[in-house]
Amino acid sequence: MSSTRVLVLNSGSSSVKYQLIDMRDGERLAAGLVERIGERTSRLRHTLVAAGDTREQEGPIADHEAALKAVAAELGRDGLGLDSPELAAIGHRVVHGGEFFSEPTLIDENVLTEIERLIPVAPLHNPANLTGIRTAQALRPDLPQVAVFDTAFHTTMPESAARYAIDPKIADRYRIRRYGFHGTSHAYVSRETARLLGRAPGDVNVIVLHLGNGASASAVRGGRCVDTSMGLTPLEGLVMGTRSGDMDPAVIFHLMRVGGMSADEIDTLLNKRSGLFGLCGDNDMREIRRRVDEDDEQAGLAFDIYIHRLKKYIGAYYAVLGRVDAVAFTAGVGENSAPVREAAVAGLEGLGLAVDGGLNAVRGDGARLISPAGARVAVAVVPTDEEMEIATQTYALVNESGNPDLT
Ligand SMILES: Nc1ncnc2c1ncn2[C@@H]1O[C@H](COP(=O)(O)OP(=O)(O)O)[C@@H](O)[C@H]1O
Ligand SMILES: CC(=O)OP(=O)(O)O
Ligand SMILES: [Mg+2]
Repeated sequence: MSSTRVLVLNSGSSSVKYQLIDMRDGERLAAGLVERIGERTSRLRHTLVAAGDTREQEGPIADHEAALKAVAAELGRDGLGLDSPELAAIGHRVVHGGEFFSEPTLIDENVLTEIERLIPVAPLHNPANLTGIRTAQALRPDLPQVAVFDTAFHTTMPESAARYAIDPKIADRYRIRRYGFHGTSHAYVSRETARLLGRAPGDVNVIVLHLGNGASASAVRGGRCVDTSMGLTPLEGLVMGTRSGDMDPAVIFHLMRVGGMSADEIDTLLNKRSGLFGLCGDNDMREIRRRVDEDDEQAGLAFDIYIHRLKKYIGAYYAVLGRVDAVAFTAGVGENSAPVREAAVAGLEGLGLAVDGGLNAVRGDGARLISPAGARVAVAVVPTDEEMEIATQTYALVNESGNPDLT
């Protein structure tokens, strides 16, 4: 039997998203999400796509290993289990690939060791990614497993954007540089934006705003990333759900010296208890907007800080690119929050940027323009699809490496 299916696992800090895709035609067979892993209220939502049949279960799922086993069991109930001979490979999102991995990579022990070594610079993500890989390997030891790295798309950044202004000897010794993340999404969305404009990716300059729980911006010139807002770790840049983004690094020394906090306490503060959540107690943009509409001052200030930072990055990347053809909004907030999109470009008419209120308010599934007809710069909503991109790269790699099963 020919093996043409790819299972994609996107293990986040407290969630696992997955999709089973048939690569002959890109058909999604199954998709799902395990949320709130490690809490008592974990939830697994599994959809058998063609039948439109969704099953949900609630109850504690202790860790990522248990989550993946629960996913495997759900797939098995639909006859799509990991034991299926039609499965060609498993593709894993791996957040930090350091400076070594600029391409999708077949996973072996050396690759696992390197991903493990990068845990200190992706403490929320790489451990979950590793558990996902090891659990999948235990379930199907014979199957190729491929790592697709968030950092890969950003390896084209020039040194002027990738380096911090510190002593290069120290930077090199500790491998301190700006790696950038969400690269699979920035790559996919910049390409889809070019397609929406009816132009070749090589001819188009795009600012991509990936606004999910984690959030990052990138400047993409002719299909290549030239700058991005996340750095050594996914903490730098935009205001996020629970992360502070940019800050004077001296805040950390101040908290140590004057606040008596340890490095670990500050790490937790800035990664898990800051951003929108730290500012107003909510990290979900829907809830924040509801509170803003009720004139809640704390939520209003959190929203304003979020938008102010976003606007600064749009301006910065406009300057980096020199000529901008499109600004693309993507991920949970970017795809769904019309108020965020409207506020982010408000007042930027001088840069040729504007949003048409009517178009912006329309809810839709596909990529769409929201700028007024004839605008100098296109503003677009472009849904990301990290899972499809990971599946495509995974399948291409296992085919290239001549897996005899794939005929
Ligand atoms: N309808 C909506 N309106 C505004 N924000 C939304 C909506 N739906 C989802 N979001 C936001 O999207 C975020 C999740 O985005 P997502 O890209 O799935 O993030 P992640 O991959 O980091 O989990 C939520 O925290 C929420 O703030
Ligand atoms: C790198 C990163 O921030 O990922 P996520 O948005 O999934 O947390
Ligand atoms: Mg995401």
